[in-house]
Amino acid sequence: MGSVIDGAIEEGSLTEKKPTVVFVLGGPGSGKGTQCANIVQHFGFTHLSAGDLLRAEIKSGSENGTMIQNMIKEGKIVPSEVTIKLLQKAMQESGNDKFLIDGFPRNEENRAAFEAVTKIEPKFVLFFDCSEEEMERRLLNRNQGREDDNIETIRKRFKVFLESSLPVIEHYNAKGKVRKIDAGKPVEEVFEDVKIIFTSNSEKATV
Ligand SMILES: Nc1ncnc2c1ncn2[C@@H]1O[C@H](COP(=O)(O)OP(=O)(O)OP(=O)(O)O)[C@@H](O)[C@H]1O
Ligand SMILES: Nc1ccn([C@@H]2O[C@H](COP(=O)(O)O)[C@@H](O)[C@H]2O)c(=O)n1
Ligand SMILES: [Mg+2]
Repeated sequence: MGSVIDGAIEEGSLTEKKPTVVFVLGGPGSGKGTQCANIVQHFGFTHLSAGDLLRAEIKSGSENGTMIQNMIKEGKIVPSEVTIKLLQKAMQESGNDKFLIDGFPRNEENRAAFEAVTKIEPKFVLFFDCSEEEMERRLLNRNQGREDDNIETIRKRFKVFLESSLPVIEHYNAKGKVRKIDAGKPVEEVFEDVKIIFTSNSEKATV
């Protein structure tokens, strides 16, 4: 698997299967992380949250730490090069070949760079659709000590989602890859809908 994730095909590995990737997208607080935890338990995927990887990078004392911290505080999107390197490393270290990539790609730059570097196309894109009002309520009640769970940053994150992330969802929708979920319902009900998609993902859903 290593050779494919690196974006290079080593001699003798031409028949090697590319990893299965599902992108998990949706606005801040739509429940991506919550549902990914359920999917991992039922369907054997490895969950990679781009946001979690970036937060771990800050904690590790990396030279990019201050830049990442400032971007997260402002709700801005970290340059793709940084995030993709973290994702590639986590994929290689996981030993799995099925990944839920949560919160990525967040903009067109993320999307194009990931495709160019890894040559991986997502199997499908899970899109958690939720109202801003509900997402705001959830984020303000999350209580996980996240620096970006304050009303000023939340508003910035909503704007970035509308302006930069929704076009990525539209890109995949045009390719018939988006599986849209009503994420405004209680956690268990959302997961019932998620299960249907993972059990039979041949259904085509549109935004
Ligand atoms: N369906 C739901 N109904 C009510 N609360 C929910 C639901 N799903 C998640 N939550 C709660 O909302 C908060 C945000 O959920 P979660 O962290 O999964 O969202 P997220 O999409 O990963 O957000 P972010 O993009 O900020 O990482 C958490 O406190 C979680 O427990
Ligand atoms: N592809 C990404 C994903 C996230 N970020 C930054 O992290 C913040 C938190 O992300 P969550 O998915 O945990 O909500 C996000 O607001 C961005 O600042 C990023 O830059 N690129
Ligand atoms: Mg999350």
